[in-house]
Amino acid sequence: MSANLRVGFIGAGKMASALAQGFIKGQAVKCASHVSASCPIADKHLLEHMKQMGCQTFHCNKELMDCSDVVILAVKPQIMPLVLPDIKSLVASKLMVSIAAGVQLAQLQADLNPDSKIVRLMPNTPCIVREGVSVFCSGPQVTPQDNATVKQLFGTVGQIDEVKESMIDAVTGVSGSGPAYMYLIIEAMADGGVKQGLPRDLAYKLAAQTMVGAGRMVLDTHTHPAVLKDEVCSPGGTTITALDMLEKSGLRTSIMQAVEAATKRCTQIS
Ligand SMILES: NC(=O)C1=CN([C@@H]2O[C@H](COP(=O)(O)OP(=O)(O)OC[C@H]3O[C@@H](n4cnc5c(N)ncnc54)[C@H](O)[C@@H]3O)[C@@H](O)[C@H]2O)C=CC1
Ligand SMILES: O=C(O)[C@@H]1CCC=N1
Repeated sequence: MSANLRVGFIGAGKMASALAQGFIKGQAVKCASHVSASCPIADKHLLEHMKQMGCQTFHCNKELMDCSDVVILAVKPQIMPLVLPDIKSLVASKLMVSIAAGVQLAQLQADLNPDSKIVRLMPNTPCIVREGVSVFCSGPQVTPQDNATVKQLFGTVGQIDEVKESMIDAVTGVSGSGPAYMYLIIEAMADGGVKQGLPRDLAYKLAAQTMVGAGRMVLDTHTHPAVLKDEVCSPGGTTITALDMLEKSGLRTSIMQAVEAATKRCTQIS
């Protein structure tokens, strides 16, 4: 990856801002001014935040293209057909990375040029704290060197894997949307703690760090989650009593169905 790599975001919303912050903190770019973002004037408040971070900002997507080597398409999927025709003539030497849920490589390639270099990538918002996880697949014009650039760039904000495009909708259902499921569980655990008399701050800290710790155990010990779960359950103890309640309320099925619903929605978008 070039030391002078310039990254531009078309769209300056939640995911663009998360990635921009992660790239700057992770020194994926030489300085904040090597990151730029564009969005319509009606959303100029979103660019203020980018400006405060030291990024360049534009209301014209074409101007942003001029000062970017890697261009990240970070608009809503429904907006993509409005944005692509406008920048089509400028993509020649750029590496285009779409993070839009459900928008397929073939569609992007058709709306840009058959010879443009396009990557479809699915990140998640924890990229902001460099604990994200992303997957990507590349179009036919993308070179091994471009793939290496994508891996290095997104590797500074978390884990990154190359996958077949057919997997990306399901990945969206697991890790793209997944942080929201986890926040719901953290909130519910903390509410449970507050109901039992804990101060709210402490309850959030306990719930969130328990989730971080459990995730780290799965990743670092390579132990099956069921084995790790068994290690917490003392016979006749508190945990097995709680798990009995979670099984009766159908937590596993609910979560599986949530992933399925998100995956189906992603497929519908495409
Ligand atoms: N929010 C998330 O957790 C994740 C989002 N994504 C994908 O990232 C993309 C953006 O999502 P969010 O950041 O959540 O949305 P958002 O609504 O926060 O941001 C969208 C941005 O697009 C801008 N925009 C609208 N029309 C435009 C135009 N013609 N030219 C340039 N910019 C324009 C808006 O001003 C806004 O800054 C979506 O395609 C979504 O599927 C992917 C993974 C996770
Ligand atoms: O909710 C959405 O559609 C986007 C894609 C993955 C996370 N947020």
